[in-house]
Amino acid sequence: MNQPVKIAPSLLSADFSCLADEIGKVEKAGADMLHLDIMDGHFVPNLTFGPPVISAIRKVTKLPFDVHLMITNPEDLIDPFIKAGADLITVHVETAPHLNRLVQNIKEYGIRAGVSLNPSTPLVMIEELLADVDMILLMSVNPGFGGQQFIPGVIDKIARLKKMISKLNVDVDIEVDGGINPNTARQAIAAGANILVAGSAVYGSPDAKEAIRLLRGT
Ligand SMILES: O=C(CO)[C@H](O)[C@H](O)COP(=O)(O)O
Ligand SMILES: [Fe+2]
Repeated sequence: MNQPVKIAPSLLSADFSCLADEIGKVEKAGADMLHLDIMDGHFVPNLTFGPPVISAIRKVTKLPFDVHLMITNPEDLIDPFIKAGADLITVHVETAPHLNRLVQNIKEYGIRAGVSLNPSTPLVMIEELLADVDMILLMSVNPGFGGQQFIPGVIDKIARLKKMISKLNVDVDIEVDGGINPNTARQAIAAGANILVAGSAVYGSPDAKEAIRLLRGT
């Protein structure tokens, strides 16, 4: 049987002047986790926030924190992000030459570890890691900004990743991030994704609960 689809609203599209309210809104609306986009102005051409903000919002919600690190040298900052309250940390394959060590290091803290691929990065880059990671995050936009258009070729990439995971018979989540709306969500789920990140589709809607329901396709 297929696993239920989880929805992870991205705080990137929230109103930063009232984060506690914005988080409460999606928690009440049935979000499964909160996606936190960490950008450093080097790996991606944008800057967001870091561990102090995560520590502060950790106090206002019980939602698991899904931390998406879009930063160079992620190995230098694992410890502060975990101390701030991350429940899952995802690093980009493009930023980490010693990915196996980094994934082990994250898991030694007792939290889950994910690895992300940019749209143009081939799946072969994570083939040797599938038995060791908890989640693969496929970017369906070029990372750096919310509100971009879903790249259609990623649907086939999701299906190919799903096949690789089934063949190995391992328990690995497939998260898709970028340009998710009810239409792209339906295609991503059909291809094998089980976690969907949605920034604009949830925070841009006047009814977060209805937006999440539409993304789940229920
Ligand atoms: O990682 C990201 C961008 O790099 C964001 O999570 C993503 O873009 C979500 O925003 P939207 O749903 O509006 O596309
Ligand atoms: Fe993200």
